[in-house]
Amino acid sequence: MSTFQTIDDLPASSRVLVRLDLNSPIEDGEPRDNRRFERHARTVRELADAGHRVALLAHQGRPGRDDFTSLSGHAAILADHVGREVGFVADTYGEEALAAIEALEAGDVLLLENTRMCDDELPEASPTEKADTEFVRTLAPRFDAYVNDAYSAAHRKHASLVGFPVALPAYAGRVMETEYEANTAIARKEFDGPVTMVVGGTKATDVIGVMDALGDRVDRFLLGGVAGELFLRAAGHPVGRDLEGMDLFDEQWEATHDTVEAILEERGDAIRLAIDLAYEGADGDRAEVRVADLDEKTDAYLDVGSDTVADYGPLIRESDAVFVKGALGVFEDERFADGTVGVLEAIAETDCFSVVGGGDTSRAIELYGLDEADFSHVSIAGGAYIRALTGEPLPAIELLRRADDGGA
Ligand SMILES: Nc1ncnc2c1ncn2[C@@H]1O[C@H](COP(=O)(O)OP(=O)(O)O)[C@@H](O)[C@H]1O
Ligand SMILES: O=C(OP(=O)(O)O)[C@H](O)COP(=O)(O)O
Repeated sequence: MSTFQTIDDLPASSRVLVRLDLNSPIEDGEPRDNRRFERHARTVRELADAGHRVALLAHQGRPGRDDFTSLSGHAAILADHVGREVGFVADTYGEEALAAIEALEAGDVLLLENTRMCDDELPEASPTEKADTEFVRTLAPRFDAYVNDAYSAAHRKHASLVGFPVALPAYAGRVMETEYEANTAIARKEFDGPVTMVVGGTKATDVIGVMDALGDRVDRFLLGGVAGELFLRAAGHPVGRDLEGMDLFDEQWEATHDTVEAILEERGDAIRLAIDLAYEGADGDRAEVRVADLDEKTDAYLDVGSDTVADYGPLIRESDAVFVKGALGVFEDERFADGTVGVLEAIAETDCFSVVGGGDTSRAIELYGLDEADFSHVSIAGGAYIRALTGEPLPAIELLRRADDGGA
């Protein structure tokens, strides 16, 4: 028997509230298409084809950041993938939203506004507290069932993820089922040879928070991105300067530096740091500097350097398994893609077991013409998949489990 009730178990003609994760890269204020849309489209299409009335919840970005936008642009991209009209209302649980929900006919699909625009969505709290918010108390009675398809956000205790499954009968969507099965199987897999994790990206706090717990599974970590610069800073190098308008370093440094220092002290031999870094030179071209030559914090670094790529390549090639969490640089800009693409190419050339995770990071595969088939699993989850690798439960998933499931 399946771990969850799935959308196959929904009563006919249900009014369903579905949580997706459409959190996407934003360029010039607009969302970019990515595999989150394509994968969630399957769940939405199946629900609409079955004649349910479908309202969708999703978030975009974090308040205060540039990527915190309305979901109006997301509806059109999703509609293309679903092959059906997807309505949008710029409201989540106010009168406009409730009227649009009320007007849904069988097979209709409606996307509600960014959940993080509601005060009740964040911050994290227990499922019962979140179920008791105005957001959940207002919307839940309008629906017969809640479907969670947002595996990649299941590590967050937000109202739309943990409140609704307390208030309504809860079901897993297709992405939730497949990601859960894949990542649970991966977490249990045993490897004979070295297991390597490539750690980068901007969400350093998420990954540093689980590195200790990953210690039994991962033999060595190859660092880059913002996470890598926090490690370099803890090792005494003057790095970690934000690009204008970004606030990636100071808060994350405050939150993680004790942990990073402890990891370097206790597991330093398992940590490989960049030996050179890339930045935008005065002429606008890519320039590189050796970390050992840095004596003051003058530049924002946007990629690991070419010697670092050359250093990481052989370590990947001799690995039995490689897990990628986060990009080694700002690969969306071709000048700073060498680290991320170099690592992905090294993985693709070997027959090691490999997982590439993260909504942003996994985009590098198609942007640089790599073949998804050369990786064992490409997850649309980043933080959630590495948390699953530690064997720790994901709060939103625990609430979907059947009562008679033995905790598989
Ligand atoms: N040094 C850096 N400075 C700023 N951004 C970076 C840096 N290195 C990597 N990135 C960005 O990290 C993003 C991916 O990180 P993150 O959001 O943590 O991962 P994901 O969404 O894939 O889980 C990429 O979009 C890339 O541009
Ligand atoms: O994109 C996400 O996570 P990821 O970057 O770890 O893949 C999820 O939508 C969670 O978003 P959050 O990290 O702002 O809570």
